[in-house]
Amino acid sequence: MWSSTRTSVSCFWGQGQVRSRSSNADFPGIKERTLVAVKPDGVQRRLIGEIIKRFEQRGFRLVGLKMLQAPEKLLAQHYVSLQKKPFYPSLLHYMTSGPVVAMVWEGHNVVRSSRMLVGDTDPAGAAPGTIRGDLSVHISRNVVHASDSVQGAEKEISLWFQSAELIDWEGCDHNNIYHL
Ligand SMILES: Nc1nc2c(ncn2[C@@H]2O[C@H](COP(=O)(O)OP(=O)(O)OP(=O)(O)O)[C@@H](O)[C@H]2O)c(=O)[nH]1
Ligand SMILES: Nc1ncnc2c1ncn2[C@@H]1O[C@H](COP(=O)(O)OP(=O)(O)O)[C@@H](O)[C@H]1O
Ligand SMILES: [Mg+2]
Repeated sequence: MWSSTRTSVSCFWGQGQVRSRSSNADFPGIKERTLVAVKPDGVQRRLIGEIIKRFEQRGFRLVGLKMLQAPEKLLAQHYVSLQKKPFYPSLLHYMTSGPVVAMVWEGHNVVRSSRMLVGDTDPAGAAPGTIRGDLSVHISRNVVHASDSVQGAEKEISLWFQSAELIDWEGCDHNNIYHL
């Protein structure tokens, strides 16, 4: 029951049906999107479901998902701001050590909220209750990535996903009570 458009995949079975009482004008950030990736250590430790669960439970919508062995060229663009860091070679080695699960999540203030869900870059400083604070111990194996700004998220999403790979949930809002 999916229809493809030129720029995205859209769900049509909700169109014309009852819409949630809030419009996008009420919640300007409702369509904000962010890139989250389960890193190779997270995949190997069977944490994909746990990480997805936390974003789902918070009330964000999944608009894109894929598992891939990330090409070094993609990672070089993704981590361009870290190229001069001493740990950069080991970061690329880590990120290419196995498959990653890349996701795009959507919702109100999703970029900021995701960073809160994920926790501090260094798991030693990540609060209990956060993904890194609960599931990791070392900065070089911190299980998950989340974009750190709206602008950065837009750039990262376009690096990792074609627009046709992303779902347009417009018209399906009746399906969920959380999506503010
Ligand atoms: N080994 C090592 N890895 C680091 C260090 N600093 C950062 N990293 C790794 O590089 C990643 C990217 O660093 P940042 O972008 O500054 O951290 P982040 O934004 O919390 O992490 P991402 O969500 O992966 O971008 C981190 O998540 C770590 O995996 C470091 O000092 N040593
Ligand atoms: N000092 C460090 N030592 C090892 N790895 C690091 C270090 N700083 C960052 N990294 C790695 O680089 C990734 C990206 O860094 P950054 O974007 O600064 O943090 P975050 O992942 O929290 O957004 C981190 O998640 C981590 O995997
Ligand atoms: Mg980062």
